[in-house]
Amino acid sequence: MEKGFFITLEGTDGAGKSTQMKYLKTFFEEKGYPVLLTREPGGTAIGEKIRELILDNANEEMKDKTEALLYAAARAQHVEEVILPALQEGKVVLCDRFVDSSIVYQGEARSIGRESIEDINHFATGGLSPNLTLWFDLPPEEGLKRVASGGKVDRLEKEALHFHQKVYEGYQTLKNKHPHRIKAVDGKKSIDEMRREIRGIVIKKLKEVYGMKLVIAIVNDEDANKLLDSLTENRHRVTKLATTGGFLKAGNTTFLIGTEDDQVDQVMDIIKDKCETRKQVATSPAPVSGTTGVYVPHPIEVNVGGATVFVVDVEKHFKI
Ligand SMILES: Nc1ncnc2c1ncn2[C@@H]1O[C@H](COP(=O)(O)OP(=O)(O)OP(=O)(O)O)[C@@H](O)[C@H]1O
Ligand SMILES: Cc1cn([C@H]2C[C@H](O)[C@@H](COP(=O)(O)O)O2)c(=O)[nH]c1=O
Repeated sequence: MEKGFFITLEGTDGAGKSTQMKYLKTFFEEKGYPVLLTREPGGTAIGEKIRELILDNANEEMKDKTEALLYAAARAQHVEEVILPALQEGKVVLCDRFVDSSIVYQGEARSIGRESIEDINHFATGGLSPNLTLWFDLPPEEGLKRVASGGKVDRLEKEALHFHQKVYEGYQTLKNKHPHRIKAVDGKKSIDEMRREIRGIVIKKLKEVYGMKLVIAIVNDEDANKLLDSLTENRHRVTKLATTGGFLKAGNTTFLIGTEDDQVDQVMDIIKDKCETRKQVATSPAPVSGTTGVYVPHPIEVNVGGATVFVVDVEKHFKI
C-alpha cells in the first residue's frame, strides 16, 4: 500500500467500537498491513489530558462551546502529531471516533449546530476525512445498559436518554448524507457476527480504493501458450501481444492481465509455474569446422523461460 488508509469507528456509547477495533487490527495485520490504533478524544499525551478534563464528572460547569472546542483542540493535536504522519508512512489508521462524533454530540445533541462544528473541525484537521467510517448502529438504550454494567460512567455517558437519542438520530442523518463513506454495522448482532459483517465492508472498500492491478508479464514465446491456457482456466482477463525485446531484438510475448488486488499472488504463482527459468541444450549455430571443412554441430546449454513482470496500480478502469 503506497498511501495510508484511514478508518473511523463511530456510534452511540457502548455500541461495540473498541471491541471490534481489536479484531480489525488483527485482520489488517494478518494481511501484512502496518496498523495504528488510536482514539478520540486522546491518542496523544496532550489529547489524553484533554480527555480527562472533558469526561471528568466533576466538571459539571463546562459550557457547551468549551466542550466543543476542547474536542477540536485534542483533535488538532492528534491529526498533526499522530494521524497524518502514520498515513504518510502508509499505515492503516483505525480511530475510535473522529469529527462525526463532534457533529452529532456537540452539533446535534448539544444544539450548537452542525455548521459551527464543521467549521472549527475543518480548522483543526485541515479537512482530513476518513476513507471509511463504520457506524455502529445500536439504539442508545442498549449501549447505555452495556456501559452501565461495565461500572464507571463518565460525564457524557451520564447525559439523559433524550441526549443520546439525539446523538443516534444525528448518526442516521450523517449516514444518509455520506452513503459512500459511512457504512452501518448492525450493533445488535453478536460480537462474532459483527466481526464478519465488518470484514465484508472493509474488503469491499479496499477493493474499491486499491482494487485493480495491471500485471504486465513479458515471457518467452515458448511459454506463451501454456501460460495463456493456465491464466484463462483460472478466469483471469488476459490480452496477449506479440512483442520484440529492445536489447536483443528477439521476439517475446507480453501479457496484460487486469486483476483484483487479492488475485495478484495467484497470477504471480501461475507465471512462476509456467515460465520457470530452465536449462536447455541447443545446437550452436557457430561454424565450427576442422581441416576437413565439415560443419560440426556443437551442443550448448542455454537458459530459457523466465519472465519480467510489472505490477501496476490501475487508477481508473473503463469498458466502453
Ligand atoms: N455485539 C455485542 N453484543 C453484546 N455485548 C457487546 C457486543 N460488543 C461489545 N459488547 C460489550 O459491550 C460493552 C461495550 O463495548 P465496547 O467497549 O466495545 O463499546 P464502545 O462502543 O467502544 O463503547 P464507548 O462508546 O463507551 O467507548 C463491553 O462490555 C463489551 O464487551
Ligand atoms: C470524539 C468525541 C467524543 N465525544 C464523546 C463520546 C463519548 O461519550 C465520549 C468519549 O468516550 P469513548 O468512551 O471514547 O466513546 O466523548 C464527543 O462528544 N465528541 C467528540 O468529538
